[in-house]
Amino acid sequence: MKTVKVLGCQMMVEEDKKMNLEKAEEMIARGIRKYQPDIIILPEMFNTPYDNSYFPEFSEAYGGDTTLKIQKLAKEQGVMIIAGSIPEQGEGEKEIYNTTYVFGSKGELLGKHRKIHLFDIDIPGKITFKESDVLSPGEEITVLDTKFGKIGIAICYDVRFPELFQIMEKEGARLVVIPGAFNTTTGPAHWELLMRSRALDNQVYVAAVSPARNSKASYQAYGHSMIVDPWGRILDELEEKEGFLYRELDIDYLHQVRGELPTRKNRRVSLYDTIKK
Ligand SMILES: NC(=O)CC(=O)C(=O)O
Repeated sequence: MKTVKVLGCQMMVEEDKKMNLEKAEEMIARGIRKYQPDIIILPEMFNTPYDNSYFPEFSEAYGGDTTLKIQKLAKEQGVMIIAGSIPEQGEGEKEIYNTTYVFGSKGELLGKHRKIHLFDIDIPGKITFKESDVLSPGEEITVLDTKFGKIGIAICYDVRFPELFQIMEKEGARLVVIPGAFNTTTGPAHWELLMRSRALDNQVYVAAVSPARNSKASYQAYGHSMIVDPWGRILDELEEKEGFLYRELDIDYLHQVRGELPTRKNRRVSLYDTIKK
């Protein structure tokens, strides 16, 4: 596949799960009519407010309302859907993960990614959030082999860990999808910088999709969903409001960048034994 059409839905997330699923369905249908994308991406925690106090109640095991709905939509609409993330009920009684499910265009489950790095932040007077109070961390790196090529998945805070992206690139990822919900403190400071850095470091496409900012919510999402190319250039970006992010990605261009500026080949990995296990 030489090009792939990617659509992100920067949707408003409310306190009502049913409304959130209806919103996702409505934006998916509208986005398909307007753009005929190959891949649709939803935001991090798209069925629940991004707030620890909601995660247990809104959590579901695979086969719950959210995955059933998205799976059905993927099949009916014949489109691959990277379903942002939801609080997933794990195997243990109190285990909840922040999980992305990915469905192919026949509704088949292609895979899932559980957020590996939990977001614990404490900036006095600005933002305190501790995912690890409620969520459990994923233990696996996710690169899915799809008909559009290999796609890596990372969720939000995962983007701050460059080693993860190097491994995904090494495993063949050409596009990394990042459902993410930065906030109004870290977003302006780091969101663009990180998305562009991960794309440039690894010479991959990055598509990062946030919820829209909801002024009534306890957590103010930054928005600014963006697609970045392997040269580090922003191809499309939203502001904080609801909307669609769209681009057709050219895989030949990725090979061109890698040929012209062969940083991956020029690595001196024998000198980089920096991480002690
Ligand atoms: N919400 C997150 O997981 C991460 C984030 O907001 C940040 O890293 O900043």
